[in-house]
Amino acid sequence: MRHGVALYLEKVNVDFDGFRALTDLSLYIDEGELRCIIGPNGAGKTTLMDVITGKTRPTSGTAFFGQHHDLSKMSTEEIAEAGIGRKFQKPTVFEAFSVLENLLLAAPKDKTVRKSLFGKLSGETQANIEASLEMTRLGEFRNKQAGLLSHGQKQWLEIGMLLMQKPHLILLDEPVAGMTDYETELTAELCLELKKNHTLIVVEHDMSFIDRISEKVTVLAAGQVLAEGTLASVQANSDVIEKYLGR
Ligand SMILES: Nc1ncnc2c1ncn2[C@@H]1O[C@H](COP(=O)(O)OP(=O)(O)OP(=O)(O)O)[C@@H](O)[C@H]1O
Repeated sequence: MRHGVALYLEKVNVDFDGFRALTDLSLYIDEGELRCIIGPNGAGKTTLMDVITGKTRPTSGTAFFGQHHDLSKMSTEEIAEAGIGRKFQKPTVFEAFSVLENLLLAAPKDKTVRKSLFGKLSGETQANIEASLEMTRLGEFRNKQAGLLSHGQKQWLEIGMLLMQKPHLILLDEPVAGMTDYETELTAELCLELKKNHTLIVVEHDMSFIDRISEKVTVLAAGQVLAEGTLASVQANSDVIEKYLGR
């Protein structure tokens, strides 16, 4: 398999009215990587995700998705269409609709799908729905109202909804917050499964979860990369201990 760079951020700065949330931040994510981002509150993790998804524009610096997509010049919609999908911390599933309907509502909005809401699904959409259900282990709950799912299942449904867009790069913001240990373990398995066909960036505070899924970890603090490497190596880094773990 050929490895290229999926995401290339170089010397990105973000200023909010004089407050610098990201400072000369460089981050390179390879195709097929599962990168974990950790760091104290206010480190800039959300701002980084916002830059990648176009919600926040870098004040300066370079941000590329693959070789050709200059994220600093694209709208949030264009970035999503180019293949970056983001799951926010709080699930935003449509509670009154079934699991199946939620997946259908998340499908790319072409004429076929709109028509299919009232008629027969295209073979591709159907296959996509089945793949999402299998990946998120929600197959047996397909007709259940989303509002009645457990917290963990809602999070997985939202990941399933993301998958309907067939994203290349998936950003997960604190995917196991509020989950039971069992749900956390299933989410770890889901992430490792997703990694087979996607590039992933996971922001999390739960170290045992990170330990379960991570290869390379990036530690942010005060808007800068403090350390990068295996979880064991960053945990042993004196800067990381002082500015994050030792707090
Ligand atoms: N729109 C904004 N205007 C001004 N300051 C902001 C804005 N958004 C974020 N900040 C500041 O930028 C810094 C980085 O915030 P950010 O939310 O990216 O951190 P974080 O690492 O995601 O924190 P947490 O773990 O608490 O979610 C914080 O000091 C925050 O107060």
